[in-house]
Amino acid sequence: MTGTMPAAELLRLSPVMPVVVLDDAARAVPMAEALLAGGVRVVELTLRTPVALAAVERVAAAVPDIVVGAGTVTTPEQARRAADAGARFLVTPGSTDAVLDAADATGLPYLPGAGTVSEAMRLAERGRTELKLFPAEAAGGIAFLRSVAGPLPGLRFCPTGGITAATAPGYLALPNVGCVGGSWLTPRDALAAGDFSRVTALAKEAAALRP
Ligand SMILES: O=C[C@H](O)COP(=O)(O)O
Ligand SMILES: CC(=O)C(=O)O
Repeated sequence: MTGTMPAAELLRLSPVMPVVVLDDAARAVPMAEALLAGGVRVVELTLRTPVALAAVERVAAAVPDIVVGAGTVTTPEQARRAADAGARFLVTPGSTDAVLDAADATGLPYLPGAGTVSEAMRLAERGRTELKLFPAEAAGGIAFLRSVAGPLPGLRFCPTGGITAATAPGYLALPNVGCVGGSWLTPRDALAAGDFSRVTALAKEAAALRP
């Protein structure tokens, strides 16, 4: 799978977008293969650790069948470097003009973060209709998304932050939710222990979540 895709397509790749914090770049490729083996075709590697960009580069080169993106993009420089590393999409937890301008300049699809109605409206003014709702549970969760579906019918969300395997189906049943993001598919202890069969098992459950 190569080439860019519209942001709307990103939301259709998997009911759950795995949000990954990696401490060791050597775990990146087996982790991505484990997700794919479970039927999950997308992964967001967060730029929260020093190895994150190297991990993006490895997955982009070695596991082309998974769509690898960079998350926690909070500076223009990170947007540029993620694109250079081979990220196929970007995710930002919140949205500043500088980060959005840099994300636009990469030409990559991206999910800009919004946590309020006004932030979502500002992003819509920039032509962004696929958004990350972050931090989803703290920002109002399912009740928030239900409330904004009426006034902002053109927006679709990937809520992330505090969502679990148990609460994901309730989000996925909403008309304005394309997928949810979550870290539970790639537990940090499983990655550290090299327990990739656990990642595959969690990915299988997640891939089956679409109602
Ligand atoms: O910062 C939080 C991540 O984006 C999602 O993590 P979580 O699924 O553990 O809330
Ligand atoms: C919240 C999220 O997914 C991010 O840090 O980009």
